[in-house]
Amino acid sequence: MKDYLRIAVPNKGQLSEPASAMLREAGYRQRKDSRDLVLVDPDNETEFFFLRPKDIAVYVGEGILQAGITGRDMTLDSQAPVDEVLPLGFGGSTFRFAARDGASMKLEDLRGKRIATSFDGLLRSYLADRGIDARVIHLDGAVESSIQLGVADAVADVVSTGTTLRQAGLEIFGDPILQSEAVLIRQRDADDDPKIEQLLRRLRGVLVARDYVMMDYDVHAERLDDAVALTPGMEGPTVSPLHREGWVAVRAMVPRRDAQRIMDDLWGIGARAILVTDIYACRL
Ligand SMILES: Nc1ncnc2c1ncn2[C@@H]1O[C@H](COP(=O)(O)OP(=O)(O)OP(=O)(O)O)[C@@H](O)[C@H]1O
Ligand SMILES: O=P(O)(O)OC[C@H]1O[C@H](OP(=O)(O)OP(=O)(O)O)[C@H](O)[C@@H]1O
Ligand SMILES: [Mg+2]
Repeated sequence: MKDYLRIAVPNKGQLSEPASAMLREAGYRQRKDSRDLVLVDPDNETEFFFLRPKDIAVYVGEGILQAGITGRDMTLDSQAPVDEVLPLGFGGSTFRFAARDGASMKLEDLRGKRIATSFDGLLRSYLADRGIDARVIHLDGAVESSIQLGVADAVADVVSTGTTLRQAGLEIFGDPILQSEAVLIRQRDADDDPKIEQLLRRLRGVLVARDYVMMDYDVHAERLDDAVALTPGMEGPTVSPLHREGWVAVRAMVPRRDAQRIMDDLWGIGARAILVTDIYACRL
């Protein structure tokens, strides 16, 4: 496909569904069959390649594909020459040390010990930065079993709810090694590309549509300054005259998570007919 934009998307795992959902929301076609390896979206002149999340930074770093969605942890682990261009707000996790419950380990105690992980690159660079010499044991998955089985003294693993570690009788120690989430990556120092800029505008639009709602209300003109302080909007709210003398209608975007509190506060200053609606899509 000549001049088509080529994008990598996780083919399975925690990021696969939410990544495709976000692209769909941004107006791109996505696969219907989870076994499909490639999907062509001719309307948007874009091809999507469904790849293992851990491999995505490699393809993008080599310049084979122009952008990809994967985890920040996987991107850093690969040490591929890529830049994170947009955090995507899903697939959040932390990367942490854990040891046998009750061991009360500290970072310094790792000197000379065996640490099992699937993220060797990430772990090695963290230890090197802190001058800690330890043996890194590479495992492909189910890292939490390694201590019980006697292969390692500690683990460095992805933690979301912490249930996996707890059920394996392990306890987290030390500061988080990394806060991760799904990110859009590009090859480091890649040239500007209008198609990528369009993809970024669309994805930013999805993030805003998810995080913000539109709020409309009527308020007495005398209280307008107080109302605007509560709903400053992006570049100032839209204020229109109302037929009812002395009143104005106000429209502004507000963070979704604050919507109920703002409605209470607006009510408190006498605003009425307060309506909240979803934003379907946007370009700011
Ligand atoms: N609860 C979670 N468990 C695991 N990874 C999570 C979780 N939440 C977010 N993530 C993130 O999802 C990304 C992909 O991890 P995932 O475990 O899906 O890949 P994988 O291990 O290669 O695939 P699989 O487990 O299917 O073999 C990582 O960046 C990780 O940080
Ligand atoms: O803190 P929690 O909510 O329990 O989630 C974290 C666990 O989920 C992931 O495992 P996954 O199911 O991807 O299996 P894997 O170890 O084979 O990758 C990750 O590797 C942790 O083990
Ligand atoms: Mg996994």
